[in-house]
Amino acid sequence: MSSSKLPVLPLVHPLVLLPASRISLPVPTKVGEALLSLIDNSDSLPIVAAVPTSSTNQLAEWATAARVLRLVKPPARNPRQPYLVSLHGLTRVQLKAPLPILDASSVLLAHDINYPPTENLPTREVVDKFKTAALRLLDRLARDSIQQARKDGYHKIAGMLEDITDARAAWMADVLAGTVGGEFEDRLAILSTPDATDRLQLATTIFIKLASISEVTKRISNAVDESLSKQQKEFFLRQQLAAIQRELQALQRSNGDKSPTTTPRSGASEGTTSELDDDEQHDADDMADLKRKIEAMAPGSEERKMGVREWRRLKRIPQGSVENGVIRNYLEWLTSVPWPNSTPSGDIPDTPSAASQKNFLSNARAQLDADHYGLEKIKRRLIEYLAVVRLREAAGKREEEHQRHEDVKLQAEVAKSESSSPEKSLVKYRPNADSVPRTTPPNEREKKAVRGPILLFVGPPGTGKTSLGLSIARALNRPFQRISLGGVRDEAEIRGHRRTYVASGPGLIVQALRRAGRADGVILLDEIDKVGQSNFHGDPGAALLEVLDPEQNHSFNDHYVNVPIDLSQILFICTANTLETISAPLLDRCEVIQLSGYTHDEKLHIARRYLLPKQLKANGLTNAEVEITEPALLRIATGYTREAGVRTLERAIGAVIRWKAVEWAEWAEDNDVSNGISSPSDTKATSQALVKADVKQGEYKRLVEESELEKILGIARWDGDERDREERRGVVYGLVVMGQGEGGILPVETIIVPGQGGLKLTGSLGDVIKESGELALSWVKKHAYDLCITNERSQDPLKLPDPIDIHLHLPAGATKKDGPSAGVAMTCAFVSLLTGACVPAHIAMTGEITLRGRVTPVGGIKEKVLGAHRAQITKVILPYANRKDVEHDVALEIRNEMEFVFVRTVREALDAAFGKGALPWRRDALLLESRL
Ligand SMILES: Nc1ncnc2c1ncn2[C@@H]1O[C@H](COP(=O)(O)OP(=O)(O)OP(=O)(O)O)[C@@H](O)[C@H]1O
Repeated sequence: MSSSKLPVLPLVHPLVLLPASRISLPVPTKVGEALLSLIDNSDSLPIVAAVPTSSTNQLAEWATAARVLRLVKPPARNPRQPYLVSLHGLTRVQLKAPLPILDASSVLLAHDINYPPTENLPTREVVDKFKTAALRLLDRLARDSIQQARKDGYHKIAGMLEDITDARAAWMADVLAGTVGGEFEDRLAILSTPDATDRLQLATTIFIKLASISEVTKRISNAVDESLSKQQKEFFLRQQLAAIQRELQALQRSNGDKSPTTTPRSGASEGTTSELDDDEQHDADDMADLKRKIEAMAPGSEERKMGVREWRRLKRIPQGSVENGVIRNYLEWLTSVPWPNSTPSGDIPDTPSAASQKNFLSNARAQLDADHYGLEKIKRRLIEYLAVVRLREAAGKREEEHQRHEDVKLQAEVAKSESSSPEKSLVKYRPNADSVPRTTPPNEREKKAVRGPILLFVGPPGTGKTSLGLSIARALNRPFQRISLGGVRDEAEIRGHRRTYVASGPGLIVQALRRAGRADGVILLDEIDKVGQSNFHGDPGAALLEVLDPEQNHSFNDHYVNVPIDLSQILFICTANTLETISAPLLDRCEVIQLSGYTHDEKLHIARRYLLPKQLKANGLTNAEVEITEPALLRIATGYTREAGVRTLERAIGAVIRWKAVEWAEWAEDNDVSNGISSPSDTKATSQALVKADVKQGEYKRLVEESELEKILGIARWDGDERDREERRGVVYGLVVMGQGEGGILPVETIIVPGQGGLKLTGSLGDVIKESGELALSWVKKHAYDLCITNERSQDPLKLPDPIDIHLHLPAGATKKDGPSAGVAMTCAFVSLLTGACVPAHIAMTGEITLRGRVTPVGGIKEKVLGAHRAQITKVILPYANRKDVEHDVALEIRNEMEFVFVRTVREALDAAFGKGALPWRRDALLLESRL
């Protein structure tokens, strides 16, 4: 082995220069200058030992003696490495002594090196193996290359390889190892192997490895390419982006930790991560949550089977695809339904049933009283209802207890007989295998019995139907949900859309269930009378029927969820303004509770005790700052509202409070009282200030008086309405119940027009009310002689002395009117028209008549009487048979304020309306009647 000295040039990791290869590399100024002086001092091109360095800056033992072909200093180079040197590897050399880590000063110092001995000739077998491996690798690389020049290069080397002699094979191994790349360790190993045979064997192994890696990589990339759709690629890129962002954030955070002077990030995210930041983590959490919820479903149940099936599908479908989103959305809905037998998730506390607690009924009563004034009968009915719920729950528990006892007994018997004679017991118990206790979860049996009747509150708007529902839920300590059915025309709104539908989702019932979070909540179906009729979108009423029918609703089918849902433990409460538009089958399933409206007195109480405190609170004031006097409240109730309920009253009170709130705030600002904001602590000081203020003129006044209302609320809408009512020939006031369930009065107007003895009826009248008109006229014609309208019994009052027509009109012509109860009023109107006698304007009447002159009972008495009272009618004529309705339903104060006349016949009605003796009855008619 010969030796000499060569200047050592360390190569930057991971460069390795192999014999017969060339490289160009940038070098720092010091190295460049050293190389320059080397070139200057030598006659030919200088030779250096190019030594590879490890990642830890250790110099390798083996190096390549390389000729410095070129040294340039290009103008636009990095100032730290301004020189570019080109080297040509000649042969491998070995450093005599291992060199330490080189510093800048030791650059290009000459070191002792050894040249390895001449190589042996490798065997044919080794060469062949090498050639095969190298050819396979070159072929692979040529195929994978995109650039044609590279492909050609690989093909050229392959051609050379085939023609090469055995003696040059080891040299070829160096050439190839320098060309095909590969890892640093592999190239270093080739460099460190001076023996030809060993080097060829090593190269063979490395080339086989490289070819395999290339093949596998290609295969994977092909497979990925094929399977990746555009969206998947997008998702893939997004994931990468998210990862990069995470890294950047971590970097920023660590920078932020180090330098407290870094610019603070805006908003709440400073120093902490926002919930919007880590999408990937939240996504994983959501999936884990979903899985947990599916696992919590009752084993073997339909919902669990569906959940598991969809979960498996979800796992197969790549994330980010549309289908993935659809399935996930479905699973989120499926798992959010409170399935009766699922293990409680812990998100929503499974509060114990209030119905089983002590003093339940008295607490419920207190709750109803606290929320509502009056409504005594309704409250009593609700207490009955709650008592039933409680008893059923108790009965359910007893049954469950009994069942459990039976189960234990049966199991004990089985165990006993098995131990005495196993074969016999088998024979004995096998036929009865079905009777062995089912593994029904205990809560299933318990909850099954909690169902109660379905309540339907019917009444005018603002009478407290919705808030009663809320009170029931509070009394039972169950979650309350309201579903507004007004304007629901499509069955799918109740049942949901099938999943095949684009943007499909569950219906209102499932949505309410999800919000309630419990399978035994209270659901209020509001405005059930406003549900659309059957149409081409299906029949929403039929879907409701399924929801409410106790026979069917244990397996309600929502089209989206597509798993039967048990609604039997839910307490359904419905509200409606009228019963007329509710379909008979639906009505049949409900227990109707009528709310008719409030008297002025009740309204005053409600206003003072409930509405005023509510509005004060809503506007940030207290009683110390605003007070409405009793006359002012009454004026609001009578002059600014005319409704059965209290909603407009509440709005009007709200308007007054808001007005005062502005005044108060301005005054408080000027006088620097608590900056215009009241708080419990300053109430005393404020009150004192207010007392003083009340005294001073032009200051803030906390009392709202009747005289101020016009300034605040404008001109009273119902002012002097009663003065518009006039006592006039042919005009009589009837009592009606309008579409919203609200009672009121309606004038029946009649006039005589020239004609042929006919009757003209206008005012959007239905068939029944038209018939009432004809009936009334026939009765009057029949008794025209008795009433001294005609002089002979055979005369038609509409033909003689002149032929006339009668036109009857009911105002508010755009509103449809129907029903039989206007008979009495119409008769009185005709009699007034034909006799000239007038009915006083403070009288109103209702009642159906027959041809024989009987007055028969009608409905809606309470609403009608309350309406009449609101309209300041003081005398009401009603059918005799409705006497009981007045006694039962009408408040005592109203009964005391009004006169009620109950009539059996039309004759009695006429006497009550016109006054006894006011009509010119013929004497014989009176005698005839008394004989009858
Ligand atoms: N008896 C009452 N005592 C106290 N507040 C009442 C009473 N009746 C009604 N209210 C109040 O009147 C307001 C309107 O009541 P609610 O919304 O229950 O009316 P509703 O009958 O459901 O009307 P709609 O038919 O328009 O839905 C609520 O603020 C309610 O608290």
